[in-house]
Amino acid sequence: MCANHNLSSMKTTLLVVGRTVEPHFITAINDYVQRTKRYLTFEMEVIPELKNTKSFSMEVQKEKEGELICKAFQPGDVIVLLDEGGKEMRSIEFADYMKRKMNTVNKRLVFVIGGPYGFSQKVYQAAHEKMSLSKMTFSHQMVRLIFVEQLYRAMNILSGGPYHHE
Ligand SMILES: C[S@@+](CC[C@H](N)C(=O)[O-])C[C@H]1O[C@@H](n2cnc3c(N)ncnc32)[C@H](O)[C@@H]1O
Repeated sequence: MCANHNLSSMKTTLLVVGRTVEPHFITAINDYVQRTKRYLTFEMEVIPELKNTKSFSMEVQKEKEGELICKAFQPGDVIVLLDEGGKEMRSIEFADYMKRKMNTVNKRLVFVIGGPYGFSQKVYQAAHEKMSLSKMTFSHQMVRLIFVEQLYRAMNILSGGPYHHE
């Protein structure tokens, strides 16, 4: 059990656009979400996907998704965009980052994954931080699994568990 868990009032949310559609991703994501909940108050919040997107340009879709993303934010949220252009961290550094956040964030720490075309300017303006998982681009569906695995890894590192090997 993570030593900080019971002392922190922080809630961690992963905000995503659209349901996860691939059954093999759903199973793996749910597994890591459940494992992470042993250490952290954590939930995945899904913004329903837009309908009839075929009639939208890429920019219009990004804008519309951006409106919905911003609507999901609450006062006091610390907003971290998952973005290729963000700060890269090693897993051990991400564990340390989560420890600092648990000690300083009273409300929600919200990680956000963009839709298929990324974030609108409005979302970038609302964000406090940007974090990259790699310089490579992942699909908006796959990046969910990569993030929840890294979050579980970070929490396991903090708890002194055996999951991570340097
Ligand atoms: C297919 S990508 C969008 C790519 C888009 N060209 C852009 O500039 O953001 C969909 C979403 O997945 C997430 N994502 C993809 N690759 C990522 C990476 N290497 N690090 C962090 N997040 C990533 C981001 O949230 C992004 O908005």
